Amino acid sequence: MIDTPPAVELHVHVEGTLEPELITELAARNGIALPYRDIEDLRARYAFHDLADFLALYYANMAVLRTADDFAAMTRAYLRRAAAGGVRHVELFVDPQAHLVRGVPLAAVVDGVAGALADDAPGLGITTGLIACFLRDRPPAEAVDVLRALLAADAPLLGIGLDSAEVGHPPGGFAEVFALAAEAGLHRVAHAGEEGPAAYVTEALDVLGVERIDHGIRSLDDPELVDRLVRDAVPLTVCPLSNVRLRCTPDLRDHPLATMLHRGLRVSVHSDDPAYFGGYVDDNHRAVAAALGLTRDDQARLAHHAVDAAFVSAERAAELHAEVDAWRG
Ligand SMILES: Nc1ncnc2[nH]cnc12
Ligand SMILES: [Zn+2]
Repeated sequence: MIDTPPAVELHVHVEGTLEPELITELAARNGIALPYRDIEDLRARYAFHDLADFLALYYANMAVLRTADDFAAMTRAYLRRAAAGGVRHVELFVDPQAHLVRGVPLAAVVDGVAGALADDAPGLGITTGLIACFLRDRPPAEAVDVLRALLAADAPLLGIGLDSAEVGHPPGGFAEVFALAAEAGLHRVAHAGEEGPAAYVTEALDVLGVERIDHGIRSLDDPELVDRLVRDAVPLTVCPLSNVRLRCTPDLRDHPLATMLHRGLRVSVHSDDPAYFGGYVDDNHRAVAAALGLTRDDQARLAHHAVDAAFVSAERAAELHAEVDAWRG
């Protein structure tokens, strides 16, 4: 049995799973000249000052993704690595606008990612869902247009999310696209309180009606918000290695996860952009358990929280809870 609990991965950006080796391979396949000497030179750039610094490289590296096959290759590679790390269910984020603005057709993105999920995940014993995230540093009207296009194309979506540069882009501006998603019966999540203030978490709940908050670590700055999140059992998908790499937290030993858990918040552990931040969900579990001295019971609680936060049937949730209990022993 592996040393981390069976995982429900609710916060992973598929483009953030693009490993340097695959970037190089896809660049060669598509005849794209990369501005790096080699993989080591690329890796040397993975020292980030903040979210904006990371996002610049994250978006630049997407240049190698051109065809549905490229998106499928990235997704398949992720699924294989996820399975090896004990992932049993994943709700995968994708950023359609990041590709549309480069002239890549929506169908290439959706067919590639969703096709690989449908073809490969069952054989690996992983259940999946796809969440299209909108970029909060682009116009809200564009998000509405893209969601309409996704709905018109019958894209197999579980839900929508909101990501990209947070500070200066409060969630409230995206009320229309979230209302449209609700009408279409889609689940709704949003990044909030990663670099931005606790007030953005409150706004995402009140104005967008989100069912989960991605990150949410800055919630601790507002005790009334914490009381509300505890009372309403609002899930917070926390990504510890990401927070350290993006300098939202100075050191893993200072990470607020343990405080959040012991305060009664429904926190769970995830990877965000594992190819960039030094690890997948199992690596995140292992690292926080060591740095924060978490017990096996604490780790099982985190894993149960992830199951509770997943958009799955009661039957699937029961199976996933049972797997966590079996791991805890
Ligand atoms: N950590 C992060 N925060 C906001 N947007 C993102 N897109 C990919 N990773 C992200
Ligand atoms: Zn994220």
